Amino acid sequence: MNVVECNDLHVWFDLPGGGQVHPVNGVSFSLAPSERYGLVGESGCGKSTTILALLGLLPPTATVAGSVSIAGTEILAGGEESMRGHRWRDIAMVFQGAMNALNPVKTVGWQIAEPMRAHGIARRAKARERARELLELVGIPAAAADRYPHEFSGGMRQRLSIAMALACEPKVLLADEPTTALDVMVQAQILELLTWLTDELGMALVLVTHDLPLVSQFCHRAAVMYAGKMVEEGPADQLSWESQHPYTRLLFSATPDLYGDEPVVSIPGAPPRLDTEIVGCPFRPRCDVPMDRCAAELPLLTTAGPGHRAACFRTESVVTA
Ligand SMILES: Nc1ncnc2c1ncn2[C@@H]1O[C@H](COP(=O)(O)OP(=O)(O)OP(=O)(O)O)[C@@H](O)[C@H]1O
Repeated sequence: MNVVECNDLHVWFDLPGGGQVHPVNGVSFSLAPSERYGLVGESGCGKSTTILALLGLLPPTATVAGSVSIAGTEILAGGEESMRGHRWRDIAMVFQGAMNALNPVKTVGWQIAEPMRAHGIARRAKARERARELLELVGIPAAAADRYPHEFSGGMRQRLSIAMALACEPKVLLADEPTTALDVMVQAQILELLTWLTDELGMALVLVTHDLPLVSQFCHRAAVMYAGKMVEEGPADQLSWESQHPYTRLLFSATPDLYGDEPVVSIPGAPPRLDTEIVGCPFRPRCDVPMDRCAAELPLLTTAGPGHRAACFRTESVVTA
């Protein structure tokens, strides 16, 4: 059974001056146990809003619609009270700036133990003991449980926030740019840790990142978002070599490679505003191969190969030809 089923997720924010902004428009995906799933796309395309919606952590100006089930249990329908029972227990998150997720005036051991106490999983002594085990699990000596966040380096703090997220043994871990602020060696260590956790503990992982090469190497599957929609989804390594959507192809062309074999090409123009209705394909104004029908019709995600979907009329015509 899939551990996550997200169907037709929508998020919109009411704006203070009236009007709304719609950063997530009908996102659907599923995750198998142990699966590492990448979510990529330009700034502002709705990646973070999508995963914050899964965790019920959006501000009160947000409205969330759609369905999200974790191991067969719907988590959105019951509102905040029911979400509180699932957050950290079934679905947890590692944030980009680990320091923001840690309380500077509490010891790290206390902070790792807190979700276990809050969810009634373990009482004080047992929770403290488990916190020490979790520290060891993420590569930090158990004795560090009595220290405060400022006593740790950036990479260590990111490990601490992973230990916190693991406290209740969630089925799904969401990670928003978990390695962006870290040097390459520490980044590699954190990725190794996340690989081990997914492979060995069976947790599914959603990784939000701008780092496309990382997604190709680290994730099993990935989705590309544009203007609040998924425009392509498939095996992560195929997205770079066999892109089916012009946006995916251009996004990879805009990514420098280590050997400098290919020139870096930026995508002209900017993503559309999300506070006005978009008619037709949202990528059409920037597309290098637009078709007439793209101006009026919205291409839907359709099969572009085994386990591969793309929302482009060109793909549709090749597949159905
Ligand atoms: N609280 C909010 N109120 C109004 N609009 C918001 C709010 N939070 C996010 N948005 C809007 O939602 C859109 C998507 O933002 P989001 O942070 O999800 O994008 P992203 O793809 O994660 O970008 P980045 O890669 O820069 O983190 C943006 O246009 C942003 O302005």
